[in-house]
Formats: sequence, structure tokens, C-alpha cells
Amino acid sequence: MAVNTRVPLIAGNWKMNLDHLQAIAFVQKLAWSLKDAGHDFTSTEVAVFPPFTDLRSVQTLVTADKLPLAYGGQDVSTQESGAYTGEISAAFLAALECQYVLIGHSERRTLHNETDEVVAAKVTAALKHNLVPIICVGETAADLELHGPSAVPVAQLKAALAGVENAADIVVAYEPVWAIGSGQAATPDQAEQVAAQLRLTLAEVLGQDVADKTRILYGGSVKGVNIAGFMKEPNVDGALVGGASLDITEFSSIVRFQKHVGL
Ligand SMILES: O=C(CO)COP(=O)(O)O
Repeated sequence: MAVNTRVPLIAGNWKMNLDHLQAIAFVQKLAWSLKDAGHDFTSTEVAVFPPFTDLRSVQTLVTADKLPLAYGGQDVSTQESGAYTGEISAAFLAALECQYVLIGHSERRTLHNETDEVVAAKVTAALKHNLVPIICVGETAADLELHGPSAVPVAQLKAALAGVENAADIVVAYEPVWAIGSGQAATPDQAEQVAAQLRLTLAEVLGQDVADKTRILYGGSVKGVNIAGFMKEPNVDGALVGGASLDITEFSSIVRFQKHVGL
């Protein structure tokens, strides 16, 4: 059994919230509150995913104040450039020094008919520009009923990795669709069950070394009161947080989960 050297990652997906001025105030306050609390950013990495219109402002602030926060886009185009109205190229995100990009979030898959093939092409586009893709997978309540918890997330991850040849740097986020925004999080055991299957899939597709180093996050109604349970699980390496990431006190409490359990 490989020793777990994966640094936990707590990521905040702001979705369509906070304009660029609100983003500046929020990021400043988040960084200061974590620093005031003595947070060790090397023991738990923190990333925020603002709307596209905020990224330049976040980049300027993070760079100028040397804030120990990572950031990224909530989506990316499959295309490099050209007549693709409304889309954002991975090259543009890289130019704003984004480290990460969310790909395949269930809200993109359901609201924008994003197929597994499109997700795979977005992963390829992200890796081409040295962005770390956070590949979102998760089953709906219907999938759970019909196929159990792991079948759909495993199939989605396999499909997303179709174009990934070598030992790429990726992150996987397991977000059961029925837990997103519902206040009804999965149990730590449910999350661990699927995360373990996803890690086996990573080993099968990309090799054991990649599987051992890849962080698998849980997302879906994560709060300060439940994060510790997830982080005790051997195959869960962090969280992708939605609603709670817009509340500085709540998000800071999630980030500082190690204080809850003395991990
Ligand atoms: O979609 C999510 C993060 O990407 C989870 O959202 P909630 O934390 O609001 O359930």
C-alpha cells in the first residue's frame, strides 16, 4: 500500500456568484482570515473558482499580495481559438496564471448537454496548456437506483481520460449529483467506496504511480460540520465546495478541517 503523500485540496466553486469587485473583497478577506488563524497552506492547499469575469482581478490581487491561494476557471473550451462565441480557451486561462480548471461539472453536463466526449476534449485542451483539470464525475439519483454508486462515476472518468496518454497531473472530483445543493451529503463511507473505485480506475488507465499521486475530492453539500468525516477516509483527499465556499467563516472552517480532528 503506497504511503499517502497527497496534499489535501479544498476548492471553492463559486458558480455564478460574486462579480469582480466582490471577488477582490472576498479573496482578500479569505486569505487574511486563514493567515490570522495560522493556517499552514502547505498542509492543505486552497483554491477558488470564480466566474470568468473575476479571474483577471483575482490574478492581480493574488500576485500583488503574494496570497497563497490557487485559482482556476469553472469550465474551458475544447477549442484553441476562433469562431466559438462565448467560449474561453485554455490558453486564455493559462495567460491569467490559472493553475486549475473544473471540467465536466454535473451542471455543465445536464444544463449544457456536455457529453463524455466533450469532457475528454476539454481535459486534453487543459493539459495542453499545463492547466490541472479537476475532472468532475458523479451519479444521479436514478443512476444510483439502477447501477449503484460507482458505475457511472467510473465510466465517466474512463471516458474523460480517453485522450490522456502519460502520467498527467490531474485531480478527480466525485460529486454525487443528488448531493449537490441538497443539504444531503453522501456519508464518508459512501464517498470512500466510490473514491476507492475511482483510484483503481486511475491505476488501470494511467498506471499505479499516477493513481497514488492523484487527489480525489468529494463534493456535494460539504460543510464545516461534515468535512472531518470525509477527510478521515483514505481515498478522499479534499473537497469541492459549492454554496459553503461563498461564506468565509464556513469555507475557512472547511479548510481548517485538521483542527477539527487533529489530523
Ligand atoms: O457543485 C458543487 C461543487 O462543485 C457542490 O455544491 P454544494 O456544496 O452547494 O452542494
